[in-house]
Amino acid sequence: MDGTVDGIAESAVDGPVGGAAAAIELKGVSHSYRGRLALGPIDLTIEAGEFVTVVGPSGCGKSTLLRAIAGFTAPTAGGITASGVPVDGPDPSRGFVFQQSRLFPWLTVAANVGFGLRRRPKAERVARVDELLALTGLADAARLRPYELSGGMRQRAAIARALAPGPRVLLMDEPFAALDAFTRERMQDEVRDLWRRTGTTVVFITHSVDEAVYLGTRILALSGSPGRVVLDERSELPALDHPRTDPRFGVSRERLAEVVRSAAEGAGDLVGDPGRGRTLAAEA
Ligand SMILES: Nc1ncnc2c1ncn2[C@@H]1O[C@H](COP(=O)(O)OP(=O)(O)OP(=O)(O)O)[C@@H](O)[C@H]1O
Repeated sequence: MDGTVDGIAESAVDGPVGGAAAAIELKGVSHSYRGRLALGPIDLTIEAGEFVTVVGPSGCGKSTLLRAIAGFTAPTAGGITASGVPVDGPDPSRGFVFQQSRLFPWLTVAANVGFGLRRRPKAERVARVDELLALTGLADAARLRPYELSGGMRQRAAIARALAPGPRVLLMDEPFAALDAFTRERMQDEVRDLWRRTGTTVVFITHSVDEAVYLGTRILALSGSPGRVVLDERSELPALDHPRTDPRFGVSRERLAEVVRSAAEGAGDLVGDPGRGRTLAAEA
């Protein structure tokens, strides 16, 4: 394991205050746009190192949830803490990856990846960028501009850029939705591998039940608008070498698909004790 990976793992695991504080904690969080409730209330505790996937019907508030955790938007009610510290605006300890890579078109891949490090000493920045490019398989693309990259390479560069400052939490908003099926599967493998190597806490929004089951050590399903947690389940599948061929994969996928279907039809009543990662009675 090289220094970069160790570097991320250290920053991902060592909180600055209160070592036992949850990576992310939401208490009574809800959000309204122009007086209309779009999300919540949500109570949720995410522990360091979890890979949380979030699915739910279109418009239920998934992006609103992620943007609130990032600090891009302040929830209209409730509070969010990250490693015990109140979230009050964006912070490099929380990296964000969008559906579109949003790379700066005039910068090279290396400059994009190093953008968040521009105040660090040059030697440190260059070393860090080199390591991130190697980690994401982009070493040969360092001098290219975004328009010269494939869609998968662009998302890899966006992930490298988000990881560069050593975030404790990586927030991913449907990062692979615009990719073709083959590239998407490869990217899922790559992000799963990255997560296993770095230990970074990940919150990953997706429309794909398959993707949620493949990647999530913890799977959340939200109800239709306003989105509330209707399923909160831990999974051991991502720790397996070949989750897709494990019989439990198909079972989990079918069950989650059913929960999401019911949620979309408005039957997503709260069951059990969402927010703490228990296996809920959705299938009971
Ligand atoms: N800036 C905004 N101003 C007003 N309404 C908004 C704004 N952003 C989102 N909304 C509304 O809030 C609701 C939730 O939106 P959000 O994008 O969080 O849902 P989502 O689950 O991520 O949707 P999708 O799955 O389609 O991407 C939707 O009804 C949307 O129209």
